[in-house]
Amino acid sequence: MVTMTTTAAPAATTPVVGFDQVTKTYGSVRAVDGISLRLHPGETVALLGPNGAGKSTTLDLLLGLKHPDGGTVSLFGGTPREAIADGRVGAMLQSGGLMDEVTVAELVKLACSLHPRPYKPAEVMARAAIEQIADRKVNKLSGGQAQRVRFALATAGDSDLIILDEPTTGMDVSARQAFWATMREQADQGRTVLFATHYLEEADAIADRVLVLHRGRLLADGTAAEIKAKAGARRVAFDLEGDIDGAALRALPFLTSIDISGQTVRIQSSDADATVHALYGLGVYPRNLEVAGLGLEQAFVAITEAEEAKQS
Ligand SMILES: Nc1ncnc2c1ncn2[C@@H]1O[C@H](COP(=O)(O)OP(=O)(O)OP(=O)(O)O)[C@@H](O)[C@H]1O
Repeated sequence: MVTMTTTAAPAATTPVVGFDQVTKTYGSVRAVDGISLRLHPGETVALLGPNGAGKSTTLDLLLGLKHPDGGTVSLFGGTPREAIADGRVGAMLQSGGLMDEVTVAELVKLACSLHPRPYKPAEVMARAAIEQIADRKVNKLSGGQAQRVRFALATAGDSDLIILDEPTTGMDVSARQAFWATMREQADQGRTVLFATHYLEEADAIADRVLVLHRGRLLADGTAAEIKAKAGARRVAFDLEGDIDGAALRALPFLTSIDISGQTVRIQSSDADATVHALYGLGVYPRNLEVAGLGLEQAFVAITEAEEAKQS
C-alpha cells in the first residue's frame, strides 16, 4: 500500500469510522480484503476505485447493511446499528429505493419525523433545491431529481457522518455545483463526509483525503496531491518540426506511454528529467515543451495499473 501522512486528527480522538482488518467475501470473491482505516471529524473523504473494487461493499459494511466475515467496523466507537439509531449517520445510497406513491414533500417530512435531531422539512427541501417538485410523486422524478431527493433524505437531520455513494450521478452541472457547495458547508460545520465516486475531478476538487480501493484492498490513502506525487509519473508534451522518428521517441528512457499526433508528442514518464535529457540527445529541438504532474485521474490509472501488473 502507498502510505502517506493524512489530515488525521490526534490519536486520542474516537474516530468517526474505524475499520480494523475488515474482510468480506462473496463465495470466492474477496470484495473487501483486510482494510484498516480511521476517519475523523470534519474530513471530506473520497472513495475511489475501478468497477468492482469494493466501494459499495465498504459503505454497506459501514452502515451495518452487511456484516464482515473478519475484523471489526465501528462508528463513533460503537456499532453501526447504534450510531444509526442515534441519528448520527445520514446516507445516500446508489439505488436506495424511494417509496413510490408518495410526494416529495411527504417523503421528506417522514424522513424528518424519523430523525432524532431533525431539521425542518422546509429547510431540508430548500437545501436540496427540491421545493419546485415538492408536490410531485416520487416515481415521476427524473434521475437527477431523484438524486436530489435522496440527498434531502440523507440530510433530514443533524448527523455527524454523511455517506454518499456516487451522489452526483445524473445531476446536471449546476445541480452538481450546488450539491458540493452544500456538502462543503456540512464539512465546515465539523461533519465527516465520505463519498464514493467515479468522477475523479470531483474527488480532486472536493476531498481533503482520497482512498483508492482495488480488488478490495486499500492501495493509497492521502491527499489528492500526495496521491498524484506518489504515482510518480509526469506528463511531457512538445511539438517537433519536420519528419518525426517515432521509433527513436518510443525508445526514450522511462516512458510509460507515448502518443504522437501530427507534430505533437505527448509522453508519460516516470523520470521526466531523464526523458527530456535523452530527447535532446536525439538531436531534435522540441518546441512548446511542457512538463506537468499527473492529474488525479492519470495518477489513479497509474496506481491501479501498476497493481494489476504486480498481480499478473
Ligand atoms: N451480493 C453479492 N454477491 C456476490 N458478489 C458480490 C455481491 N455484491 C458485490 N459482489 C462482488 O464484490 C465485488 C465488489 O463489489 P462492489 O459493488 O462493492 O464494488 P464497487 O467498487 O462498488 O463497484 P462499482 O464501481 O461497479 O459500483 C465485485 O466483484 C462484485 O461482483
